[in-house]
Amino acid sequence: MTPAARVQAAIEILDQVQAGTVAERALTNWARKSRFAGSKDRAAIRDHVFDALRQRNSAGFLGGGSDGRALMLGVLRAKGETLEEVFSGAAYAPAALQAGEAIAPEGETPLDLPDWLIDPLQESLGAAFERTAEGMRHRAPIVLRVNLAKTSVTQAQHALEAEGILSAPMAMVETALEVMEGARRIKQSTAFLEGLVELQDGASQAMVAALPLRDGMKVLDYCAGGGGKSLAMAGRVPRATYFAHDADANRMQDIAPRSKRAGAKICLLNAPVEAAPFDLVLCDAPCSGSGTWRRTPDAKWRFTEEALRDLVAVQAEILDAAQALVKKGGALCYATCSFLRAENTDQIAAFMQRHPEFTLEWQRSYGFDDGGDGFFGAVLRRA
Ligand SMILES: C[S@@+](CC[C@H](N)C(=O)[O-])C[C@H]1O[C@@H](n2cnc3c(N)ncnc32)[C@H](O)[C@@H]1O
Repeated sequence: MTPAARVQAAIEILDQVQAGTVAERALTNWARKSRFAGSKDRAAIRDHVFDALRQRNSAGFLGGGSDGRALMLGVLRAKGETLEEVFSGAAYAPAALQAGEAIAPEGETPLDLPDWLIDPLQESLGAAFERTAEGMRHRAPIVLRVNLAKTSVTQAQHALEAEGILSAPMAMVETALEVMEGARRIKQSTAFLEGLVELQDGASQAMVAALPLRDGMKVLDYCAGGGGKSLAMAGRVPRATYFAHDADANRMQDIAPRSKRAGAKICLLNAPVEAAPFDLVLCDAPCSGSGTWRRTPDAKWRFTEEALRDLVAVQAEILDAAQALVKKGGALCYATCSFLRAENTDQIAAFMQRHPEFTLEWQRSYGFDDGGDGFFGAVLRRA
């Protein structure tokens, strides 16, 4: 496909997203009916679509509208591209530029955030608000976690390099490698298939590295999902016993194949109370995901105040249920991939009011300045 044809494909996909289709689904639908497109075309189209969604407000402003065409015009205008070359009207290219489209609009470019979220994010992020809002407009790094239970960071880097995947250690945590080249080969690589590395953002890894984990502990991952945190814990401290639970057991389907690759043992539990008490219970709670909106930018625009209120209530319920599983002297850990105070420090403060038998050991927010996604972690100790 020509560069202009890729832009035209992105325009069509963005029209679907603007009509309410989730971005991943719209991309899959397009790929199914466009067998002529190769993997490089699909990757380039995906990048266009995600760039436009990350920058939906500013791109719409710069492109003079809110449909796919206006968004792509705005994205390319912001990049300083020669619009006439793309919007040429040639075969498979977008229709030729109209007179009104050729002139850049004047005025202040809006922030790429839903209006209602600006105040809560400003209050939550303080001085880091502007940098974070800007960061959300750009792609996130692709990060691997080295499984120290199987290999060293240097060996993992060599194994990846032998398969054309170049990486660099990240300062935020010793296990994190940022992928600089060859990201599309990761899932087929021997290093990945043999469990030397997993895909996981650096902030999640840093939070796990700070948990009070020790050999011999009995550990419960209470909101385990696909097991990312259980696997990270087992990679760090293999000689503990790991249990995983999720309200939706289907979400734990990947844990068996992933733990097999990693050489970890994780026991799935439907009713964690039957194996309680635990030395450490981690609640990696369902959240807004605002710290990861660089990766799922359409979620940023779908998120509502009502959804935030509902999530905060669910998180409190999860903490209340999980605390009962922590043994005397044990640790309750809480994490979100959110920047929002309501889901993080406010949630912990409210929990401590309800449960004075817990003391706060630490709580910490991770931001883009640290090198990874937005994330929050807290550790509370039962008296
Ligand atoms: C942020 S995700 C977990 C991601 C996972 N820890 C990982 O690292 O891959 C939150 C998970 O909490 C689960 N969940 C939601 N409500 C829950 C509840 N009341 N009890 C336990 N798990 C719950 C969801 O099904 C979802 O899988």
